[in-house]
Amino acid sequence: MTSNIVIDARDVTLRFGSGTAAVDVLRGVSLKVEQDERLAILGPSGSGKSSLMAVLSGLERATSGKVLIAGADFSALDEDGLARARRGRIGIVLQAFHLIPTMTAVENVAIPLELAGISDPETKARAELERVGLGHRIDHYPTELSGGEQQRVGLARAIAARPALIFADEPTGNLDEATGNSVVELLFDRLTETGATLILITHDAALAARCDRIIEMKDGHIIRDQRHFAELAVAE
Ligand SMILES: Nc1ncnc2c1ncn2[C@@H]1O[C@H](COP(=O)(O)OP(=O)(O)OP(=O)(O)O)[C@@H](O)[C@H]1O
Repeated sequence: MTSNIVIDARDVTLRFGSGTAAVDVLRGVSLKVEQDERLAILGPSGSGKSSLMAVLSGLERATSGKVLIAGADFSALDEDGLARARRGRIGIVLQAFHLIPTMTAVENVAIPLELAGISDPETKARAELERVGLGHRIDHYPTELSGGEQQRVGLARAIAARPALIFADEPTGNLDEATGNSVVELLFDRLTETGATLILITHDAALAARCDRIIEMKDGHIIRDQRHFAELAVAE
């Protein structure tokens, strides 16, 4: 019954600094997400969206609370343990792409495969780049690619190791509308094919509306949790 829950966060807090300089960024967040779900996180700037993503993706350790991610207890791991637990479980797509500039597209995509100990990383990276329509740009460096192409590499890199979870923080924020839409189409296609769960941070309500579920954050809390299917069921 609980096996299809890929995120189970219970009463999570995140505090930066201490004493009078302490900032409480997450103030008791609980969230369950099922495999295959596409969840959008909305909320004003500074409400804690990126911080929640950082805790759920193992980039930050929660100050308190429980964080169970795809079968691993992230709240019980130290930094090295978190780094290991992320590999192969979690893919991350960021607004500013964050490709390694001295590596070609295929090398950028192969890195997480190598780190996850997956065999034949370069062949798999090439295949992944072909799936995102970049078969002809495999040996190009990031500076030789357009923003949309760089984000496709970012997407290929995030999904190549077949992680259970993809986190995307404003993945279209640096792209024009048409390019952003094509990247989103690709992202959703790849999710459908691989069965990965999506956690998407966005300010774009239209993009959020394409997800199954939208949570809204304010001041370090989840203040709304809406499922589209539940609404549709009521309408029927
Ligand atoms: N390392 C840090 N030290 C202290 N405060 C931090 C740190 N990182 C984030 N914060 C604070 O935590 C709060 C939440 O930040 P967070 O980036 O999670 O918000 P956000 O909702 O993602 O905002 P945005 O939409 O602007 O990206 C902000 O007030 C921010 O200043």
